[in-house]
Amino acid sequence: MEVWFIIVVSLSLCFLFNSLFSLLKPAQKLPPGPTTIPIIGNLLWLLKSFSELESILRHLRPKYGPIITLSVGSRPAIFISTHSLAHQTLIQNGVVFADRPPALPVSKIVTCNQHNVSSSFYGPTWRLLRRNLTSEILHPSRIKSYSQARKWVLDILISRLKPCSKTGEPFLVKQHFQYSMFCLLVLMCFGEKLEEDKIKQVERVQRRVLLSFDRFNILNFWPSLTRVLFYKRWNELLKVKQDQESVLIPLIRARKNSKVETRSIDKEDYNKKVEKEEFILSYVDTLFDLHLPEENRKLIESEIASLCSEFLDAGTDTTSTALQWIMANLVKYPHIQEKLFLEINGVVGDEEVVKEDYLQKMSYLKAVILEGLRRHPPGHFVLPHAVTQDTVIDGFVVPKNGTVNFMVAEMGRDPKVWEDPMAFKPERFLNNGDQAFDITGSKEIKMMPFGAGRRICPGYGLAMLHLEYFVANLVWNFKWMAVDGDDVDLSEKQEFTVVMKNPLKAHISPRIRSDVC
Ligand code: HEM
Repeated sequence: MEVWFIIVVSLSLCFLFNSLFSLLKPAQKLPPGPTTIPIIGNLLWLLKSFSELESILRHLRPKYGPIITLSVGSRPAIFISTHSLAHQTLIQNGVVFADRPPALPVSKIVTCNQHNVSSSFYGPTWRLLRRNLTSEILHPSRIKSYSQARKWVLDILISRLKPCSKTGEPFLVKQHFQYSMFCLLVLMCFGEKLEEDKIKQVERVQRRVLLSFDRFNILNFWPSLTRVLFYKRWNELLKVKQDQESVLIPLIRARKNSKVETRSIDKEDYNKKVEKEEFILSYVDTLFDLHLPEENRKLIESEIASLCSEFLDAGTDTTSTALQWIMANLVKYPHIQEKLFLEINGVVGDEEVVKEDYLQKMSYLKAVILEGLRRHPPGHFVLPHAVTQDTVIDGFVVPKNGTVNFMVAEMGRDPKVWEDPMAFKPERFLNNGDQAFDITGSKEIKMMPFGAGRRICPGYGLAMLHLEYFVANLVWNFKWMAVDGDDVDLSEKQEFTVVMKNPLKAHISPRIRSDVC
């Protein structure tokens, strides 16, 4: 009883101060939106998941237009649902819209006080961390140097699927895709081909953090209060973080030691090792010597762990989700799968593997991947943005204390831009003449599965390569078929990404390539 009394009194005081404060401020015309009952309404919005918000916003759009404000928690949350406004903000006013809001308490713990690329404010720390990732790991020449790693993972994936193709039994594809992407990203992150049980351990702790965000959401509201009311859940959050570090930090230490050893061999031997691919430059190697400009210090271990965790999550869940959606459509529409197979056959001939060099000759493959990302973007929203200063867009003020959110799935399915938008038609990406589709949206945004502007996903080139390489090899090796009597269900469910509500079940048979006419 006493606790509830404290809550009511504190909430009322907060509301009172807020109202007084807004009376003192000059009038601002925020983008329109539904009126909210103060405090209770703000709290209720805060408890809604992104997928609930998405369907509410879809219904509000005819009434309020393409830019809407909801009073979520203590900040106005602005939602943008059209391509032209996305371009106007993220590209034309790119610098102003490149900031991130202050992290909510749970994210603050997970990201070590916003010391990673995706959560850090637009400033020197973000610039350092992002430049390190893009120039050291995601640069095209470095990406090329990981081709042996991709082949290693492809062999793992194919060897896991071969028994299923022999029995012809239907199986769930999801865990095979997820595990394969983990093998690859763990190798790129720590530079070692770890044993299966070690990789699975990393996968387990990472997925636990990802999937528990919803459960910990309530802790974001008034931490000093929820620390008392939900102390067990706070402890659970700290334990999840601790378990994650207890798996990642030993890998970081082991790598640090082996890096010291490698460095101590003479330069010629070192170069030979790199040439023979006995030594792979890994993401963690690039973090040990980074110097934070604002704090004038190196990264501490838990910050390195948080950056590794971000790298693993960003590169595994998104890509394996996209892979599953694309394969689901190839199972659902066998004529598209056959057209793709014929394209691959025309390039690869009788070789066993679709090598990376062949991918650029396959325009239909690229169209299939783009159509998958348009129709089923793994994230229906980009990460929340913030503006560096109050800004006027479309006649409305976007305030510095707000968040700005972009409705990615709505844009990819907008009938004004895409004909028959809910259909899966890769051909729509083939009609551009010689011009490749610009996924970065720099001239015009038609869809933005990787975001756009300064905060665009730095991994989009790597992600496209992973999707093209694995889809091509999966279709080249096996014929993918729906389970008898089952229609592939494309319903969605929000997890960390938007996944298949009923995960894809398929059966596969080995390709008999001599059948190709
Ligand atoms: C299909 C795969 C992927 C999709 C759909 C995807 C999508 C996205 C989206 C929508 C954002 C937010 C952009 C914004 O806030 O405006 C993002 C950010 C980010 N992604 Fe990806 N991503 C993918 C793969 C990857 C990969 C492979 C990596 C690296 C290994 C990566 C690393 C990052 C990072 C570090 C950020 C934060 C960027 C920043 O705030 O500056 N992503 N991604």
